[in-house]
Amino acid sequence: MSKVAVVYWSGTGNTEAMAMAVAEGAKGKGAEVSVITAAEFSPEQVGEYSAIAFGCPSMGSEQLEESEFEPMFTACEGRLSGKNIALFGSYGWGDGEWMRSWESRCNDDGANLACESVICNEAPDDDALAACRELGASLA
Ligand SMILES: Cc1cc2nc3c(=O)[nH]c(=O)nc-3n(C[C@H](O)[C@H](O)[C@H](O)COP(=O)(O)O)c2cc1C
Repeated sequence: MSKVAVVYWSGTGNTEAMAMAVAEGAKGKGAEVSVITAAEFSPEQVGEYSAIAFGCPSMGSEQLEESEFEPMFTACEGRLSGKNIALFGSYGWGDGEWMRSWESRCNDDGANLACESVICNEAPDDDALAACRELGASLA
C-alpha cells in the first residue's frame, strides 16, 4: 500500500481545506494517508512516505510562509531528489508567481512533480476541491 503524506501550512483555512481534499483523494485510491502541519513535519520523515503533497499559500511577497513552512521545506529539499511530490496552495491577489518559483525550486532539487500543481483564489470552490482530490489520487 502506498503511504502518502499531506504536509501543509494554512493561516486562515483555505489551504487546509485543500489539504483535506488532497487526503480524501489519496485515501479514495487506497493509500495510507497522514495529514501533517508544517510545524509537525521534519526532514527525517521524508523517507517514510512513497509520495508527499506539500501545501502552502502565497505569503510575504509571492513567497512561502516564512516562519514554519519555509524552514521546514528548506530542510527537506536535500531529500527530495527522485521523490514523487505534488504542490498546492491558495493565493489572494497575485498571479500564482509563488507557485511557479516553488515548482522550479522543486525541479532544481530533482523532485518528481507527479501532477500539475493546484492553486486557487482564496477559499477553494468545488472545481478546486475536485482538482485537489485528483492531485491526491495521482500520488496514491
Ligand atoms: C501576510 C500575507 C501575505 C500575503 N501575500 C500574498 C501574495 O504575495 N500574493 C498573493 O496572491 N496572496 C497573498 N496573500 C493572500 C493569501 O495567499 C490568501 O489569503 C490565501 O487564501 C491564504 O491561505 P490560507 O487560508 O491557507 O492561509 C497574503 C496574505 C497574507 C496574510
